[in-house]
Amino acid sequence: MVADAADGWFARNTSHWDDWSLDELVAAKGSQRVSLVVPARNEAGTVGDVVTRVREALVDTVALVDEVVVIDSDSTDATYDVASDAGAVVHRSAEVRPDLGSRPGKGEAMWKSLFVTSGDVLVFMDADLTEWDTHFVPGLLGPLLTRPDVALVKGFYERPGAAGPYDGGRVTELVARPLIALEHPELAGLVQPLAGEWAVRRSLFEALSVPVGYAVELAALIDTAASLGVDAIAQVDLGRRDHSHQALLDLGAMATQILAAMASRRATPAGFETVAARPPQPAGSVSRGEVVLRQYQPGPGGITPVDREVLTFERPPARSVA
Ligand SMILES: O=c1ccn([C@@H]2O[C@H](COP(=O)(O)OP(=O)(O)O[C@H]3O[C@H](CO)[C@@H](O)[C@H](O)[C@H]3O)[C@@H](O)[C@H]2O)c(=O)[nH]1
Ligand SMILES: O=C(O)[C@H](O)COP(=O)(O)O
Repeated sequence: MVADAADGWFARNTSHWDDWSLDELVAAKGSQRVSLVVPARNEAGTVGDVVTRVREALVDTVALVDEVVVIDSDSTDATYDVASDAGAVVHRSAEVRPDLGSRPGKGEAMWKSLFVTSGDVLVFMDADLTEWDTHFVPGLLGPLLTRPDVALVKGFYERPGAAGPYDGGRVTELVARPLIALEHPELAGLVQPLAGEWAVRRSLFEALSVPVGYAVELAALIDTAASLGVDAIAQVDLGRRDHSHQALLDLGAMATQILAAMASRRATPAGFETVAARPPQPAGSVSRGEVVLRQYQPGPGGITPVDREVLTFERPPARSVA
C-alpha cells in the first residue's frame, strides 16, 4: 500500500533536469522573480565558484535568475568577501532584521533570506559543492515554473564515492529515511529528502515554521505535505553532485536537530493554521530550544565526555513576523 503510494507519487512528480530548455523556462517564468539563495558558513574555498558560475550562466547570459544572494552564516573566514567579489549580494545572517535576534544555523540563514530577497521563487543551493553544474538551478525551477500545483521541488543526484550511486548521506540513510518509513510514508518517494538543493515558492516558505539548524529540509517537506498535499512536492534528477563531508560526531548534532523537529511535529501536527500557531519553542522535552548531546572522545585522563549544545529552536512563519 505504502509502496504503491510512493510509486504513484514518484511517477507523477519526478523529472530530469534537461526535461526543459532554458528558453522554455525563461518564457514560463514571465514576470515572476527568481532568487538564488546560498547559505554559507566558512565556505571561502567554494562559494566564489558557485556564485560566479551561476551568475555567468543564468543571470548575465539568460535572464532566468534575478538575484544571487549569499547569506553568510556567522563565518569566521573570508566567505563574505569572496562571495561579494564574485558578484553576489551578501548579507550577514546576524545583521538581517537584528530586531529578531540571531541564532546559529543553516535554517536560520534560509529564514533570514526571506527578509532580504525579492523572488517569488527561491532556489537554495549549498555553498560547499565540489562537483556540480549550473543546470541544477533551471532543473529545480522546471516543475515550479511549469506546474502551478507544485510549490516545492527537491533535487536528487548521483553521489560519487557513496556506496551506491543514489545512497543519501549517513544522516539520510540512518535517520531521515527510517523516520519517513515510520511516520511519514507519504514522503517515501523522495530519493534524497535532505538534499540542500531545492526550490520553493515564497508564498509557501514564508508560511512555514523553520528550524534554525539542519532540520529545515525535512521540516519543510513534512509541513508542505501536511498543508498542501504531497503532490505539491516534486523532485528532479540533477545528475552528479559532491560536497565536503562532515565528521561523524558533527552529524550526530544534525541528526539530533532532525529528531527534535520530528518530535515537535508529532506533538503539533502541521497544517498552515497549526504551523502558524506553533510556538517558536516547541512543547515537550525539546521545549527549551536546545538539547545537550553527550559524546565521548579520548582525553588525557582516558575517555572524556564532551557535551554539545544542539539548537532545536524554530523560527515562526516569516509572514507572521511584523
Ligand atoms: O550553520 C550553518 C551550517 C551550514 N551552513 C551552510 O549550509 C550548507 C550545507 O551545510 P553542510 O554542513 O555542508 O551540510 P551537509 O552535511 O552537506 O548536510 C546535508 O543535509 C542537511 C540536512 O538536511 C542539509 O541542510 C544540507 O544542505 C545537506 O547538504 C553549506 O553551504 C554550509 O556552509 C550554514 O549556512 N550555516
Ligand atoms: O545528507 C546527509 O545524510 C549528511 O549530510 C551526510 O552526508 P555524507 O554522509 O555524504 O557526508
